[in-house]
Amino acid sequence: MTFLDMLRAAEQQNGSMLCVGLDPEPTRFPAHLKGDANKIYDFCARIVDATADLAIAFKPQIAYFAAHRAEGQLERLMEHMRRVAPQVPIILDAKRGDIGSTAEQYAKEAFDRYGADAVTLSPFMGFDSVMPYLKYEGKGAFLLCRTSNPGGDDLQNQRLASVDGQPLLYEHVARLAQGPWNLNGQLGLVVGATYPAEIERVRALAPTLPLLIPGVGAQGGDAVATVRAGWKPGAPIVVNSSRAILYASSGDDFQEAARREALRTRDLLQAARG
Ligand SMILES: O=C(O)c1cc(=O)[nH]c(=O)n1[C@@H]1O[C@H](COP(=O)(O)O)[C@@H](O)[C@H]1O
Repeated sequence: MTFLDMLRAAEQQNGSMLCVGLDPEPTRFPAHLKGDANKIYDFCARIVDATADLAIAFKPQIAYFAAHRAEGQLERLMEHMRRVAPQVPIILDAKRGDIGSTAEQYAKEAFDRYGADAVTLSPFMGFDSVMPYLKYEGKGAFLLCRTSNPGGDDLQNQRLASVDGQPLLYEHVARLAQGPWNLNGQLGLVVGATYPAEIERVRALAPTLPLLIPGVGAQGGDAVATVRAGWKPGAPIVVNSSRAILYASSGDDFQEAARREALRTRDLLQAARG
């Protein structure tokens, strides 16, 4: 089964375009876990249990684990997600990008060590930095294209005078990912929910690629505008929310509150399909 097939199946089964982001920050945990980096697994596993039937994907952000020397807890969490939600693909958010020989190690880490179904990558170093990930049959790779942060403008909105039609850099990335770089149909693109007009532009340039769209919830992106701009039958959108779900309550009811917020966001996204 390809990564795209997995996404389509999870979208159907859970009736969802919502990706639950796993960005565990111990200082924001509920009182009985608060400040304890040894409880990262416990916290995340409870969030997974509460949202397993509501998500098109889970997206653990590797820095939140590595910063606390909690890679072992991430490995356990990957196994837990496989066990309780085998239908939900896992995107390891690592935003890697390096020369080919080093990229081979990063790919091994994402797909062999952690067993992720897809990974996020920076395309800045070019195609040879992306290629090692494409050797893993059935796995996916999302290239940063038009990111959700204001500083995304600094490079992504620069015009490329040397390329036909003088596109903006992010438009060029979208064209490459839809076309010559997408050797086996494994690529997708990351576009911020904070920029719906750019989502629409990326969708026009990359009509068949899955789009990972972070920025609803804590970053204030417009969920309805996101769906209207990016959703097309057959080309999934994976709309990520992390903090708004994880920290919906700081009390002992954090699991129920996370579920309520995930359900609310899932339903809002589904309704916007019209
Ligand atoms: O690749 C990403 O996931 C990503 C790309 C982007 O443009 N913006 C962005 O916020 N992200 C990630 O998406 C998550 C957003 O988290 P919340 O703002 O808490 O929903 C974080 O893990 C970010 O690292």
